[in-house]
Amino acid sequence: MAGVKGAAGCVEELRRERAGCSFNMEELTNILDGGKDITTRRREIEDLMCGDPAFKDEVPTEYLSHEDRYTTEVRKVCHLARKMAQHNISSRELGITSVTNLLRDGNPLGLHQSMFTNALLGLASPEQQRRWGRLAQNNTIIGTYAQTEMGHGTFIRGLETTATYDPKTEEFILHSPTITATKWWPGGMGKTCNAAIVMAQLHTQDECRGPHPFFVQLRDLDTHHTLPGITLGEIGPRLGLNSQDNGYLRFDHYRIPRTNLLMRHSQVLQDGTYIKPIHTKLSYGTMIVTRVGIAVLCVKKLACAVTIATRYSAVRHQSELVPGEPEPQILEYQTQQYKLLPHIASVYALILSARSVASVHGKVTADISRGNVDFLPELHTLSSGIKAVSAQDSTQGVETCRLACGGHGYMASSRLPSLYTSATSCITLEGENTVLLLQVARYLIKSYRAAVKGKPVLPSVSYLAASPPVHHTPELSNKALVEAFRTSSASLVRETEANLQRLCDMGQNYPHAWNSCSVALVRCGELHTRYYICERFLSSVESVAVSEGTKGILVCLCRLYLVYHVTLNQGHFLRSGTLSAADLSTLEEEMSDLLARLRKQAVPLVDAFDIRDELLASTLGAWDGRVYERLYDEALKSPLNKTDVPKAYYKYLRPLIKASL
Ligand SMILES: CCC/C=C/C(=O)SCCNC(=O)CCNC(=O)[C@H](O)C(C)(C)COP(=O)([O-])OP(=O)([O-])OC[C@H]1O[C@@H](n2cnc3c(N)ncnc32)[C@H](O)[C@@H]1OP(=O)([O-])[O-]
Ligand SMILES: Cc1cc2nc3c(=O)[nH]c(=O)nc-3n(C[C@H](O)[C@H](O)[C@H](O)COP(=O)(O)OP(=O)(O)OC[C@H]3O[C@@H](n4cnc5c(N)ncnc54)[C@H](O)[C@@H]3O)c2cc1C
Repeated sequence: MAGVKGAAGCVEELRRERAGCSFNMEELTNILDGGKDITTRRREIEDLMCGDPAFKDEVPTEYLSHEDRYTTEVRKVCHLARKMAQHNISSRELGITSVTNLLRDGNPLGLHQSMFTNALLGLASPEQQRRWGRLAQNNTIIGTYAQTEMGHGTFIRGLETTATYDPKTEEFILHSPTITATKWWPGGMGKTCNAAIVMAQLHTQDECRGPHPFFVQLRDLDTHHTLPGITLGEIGPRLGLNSQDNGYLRFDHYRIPRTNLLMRHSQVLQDGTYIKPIHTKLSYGTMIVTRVGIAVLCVKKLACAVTIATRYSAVRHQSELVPGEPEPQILEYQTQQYKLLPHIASVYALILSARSVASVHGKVTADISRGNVDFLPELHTLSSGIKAVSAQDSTQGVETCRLACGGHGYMASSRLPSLYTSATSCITLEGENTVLLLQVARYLIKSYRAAVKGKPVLPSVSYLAASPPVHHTPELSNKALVEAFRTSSASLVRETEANLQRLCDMGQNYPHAWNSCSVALVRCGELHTRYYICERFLSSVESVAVSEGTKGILVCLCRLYLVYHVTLNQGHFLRSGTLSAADLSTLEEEMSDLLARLRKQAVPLVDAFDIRDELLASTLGAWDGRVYERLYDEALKSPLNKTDVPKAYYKYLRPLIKASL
């Protein structure tokens, strides 16, 4: 039954839910994928991979040792890489699918296929791309992105690894001067990779020029032994992603050719002369593109979680809604609907917004190649904001879905625990969320100050200086709610900037005043990003060309998203005077109606995410709803169930029991 959709074999509850679908499911799937052609290609690739028995796990990964888990996932991902080459599937195409869900707890080649490849594309010169691009593509070189050190992840300027240019030999000498300079965390670096893009402080002509990216071979391409001058290993068990062999790396005066500095944006000439980039942060470009990718990655985890929890909620019966009547599906409880439906809406809101940021990324990259960096700060702000909010909302959403499944949600076989551990990693990696929201705030404050002085600011923040409405809007249309977000965001920025200025006027220096206001500044970053997401969601829904039923459900989801976030953040709206207490009561009443309306479409809505059973890999969320049989079958796989009496009985329990006789 796995992966094959149809009514046959489905439990009655799910059959009934699906029969009531009010929209064209395929249209919704196409919107989420980004177009009909993409859906077709995604399905082709997923069919090809999911049908392959080599991806099946003989034993659930939870029962394997640390090393066996890693070995199993390496086997699967190497098979995947070979199949991709055979069938001409690019890493970009793999990204439109959820095929990496076949890897249950981290992808040892994940960094190779994402950041390493992106760093070569974005930071290497055309000549360097010719040198390494093909080798990376055919997996002769397997790389990672080694930036974070034991001592510094956030503060990149504080990195301690040095790359000192020696003009006599035309080489850089890489060195890790302290224990805290040890590179720590890069995915795949422990045992899988033979190369890395290493971020190190570039020293030339007796001056430090800041962190720069270098291509560094770490292991012999033939024997896979670590090269002399390098110390490498795996950092040990993590909360999740334990098959990703996150690694450590140290250099002892390790020499690499001058031409291994990635030279697209800055160069060091033979004599050691340093040529500056047109913008000092261009070497951070790989992080920008990866942040947009991470935003999408998290939402895909949320889509899996909410599919599992919604189908389960349609199958599960518990308690009495009306005393004496049969136990209802738990989806009938309004509290359950409130746990699930806003997260279904979130999937659409976040996917569509991340796609908007990706298109800004495309434009800004083209600008940069023409020497124009004017829009880089805006891109940095948007990508930081969308990554942070997406990681936070997805993690909270996954956890809510887990709780919505009661005890069974705590089972590893539900897949919800591993969805949580992978989603929550996204809050930290690729720029810790608080830090990224503070970057958004930095841009907001700077833009606000420029705008009030009448200086030009970029389009996404021009609203900050517009005069606030003196009274709240009586209307509560979608457009009015988006405007309420915008006004509240402007108001919060204005208020926070005034506090910042007041502290400075009282004699605090700017960095301390900034720190004193940073809780409010994080809120500014979040509210601005939420406004962006609401605006993007609404404008995408308004402009999409689909059938009436599909439009209707999208409008309803968008409305739920707006109402949910307005009521959740009501303090901002009341404080800024954009909405009144009466408006909020009206919206809360409307929320009840929306939940009741959308409840009827909940199962078809998650079906439209089109996640195959093999990729969902959940006892609770499979298409056919046969939850209890699956739970039971999975329990039988426990190694403890191989014998009736465990070894531990003879070794420990029996002596204890007998001693007390
Ligand atoms: C699959 C994934 C697996 C995981 C992989 C990883 O985790 S890999 C590891 C991932 N690791 C991380 O993600 C580490 C997270 N840390 C960072 O990204 C940065 O170090 C920082 C942004 C926190 C601060 O940086 P800083 O102290 O150097 O900067 P500052 O605060 O002093 O601001 C100076 C100016 O620079 C601007 N600006 C900053 N960044 C960018 C940018 N990318 N572009 C453009 N501009 C940027 C900023 O707006 C400000 O402009 P202003 O106002 O002066 O006009
Ligand atoms: C699963 C996983 C995979 C990873 N993969 C890679 C990889 O492939 N390559 C790589 O290079 N790195 C990788 N990393 C490292 C990751 O990028 C860093 O952990 C991340 O950037 C956070 O840095 P940190 O660990 O130094 O946290 P810290 O910066 O020490 O954060 C600790 C706390 O300090 C706060 N804080 C720090 N600075 C500020 C500030 N300026 N203002 C306010 N609060 C602040 C943070 O908000 C946080 O609460 C990975 C990490 C994880 C968890």
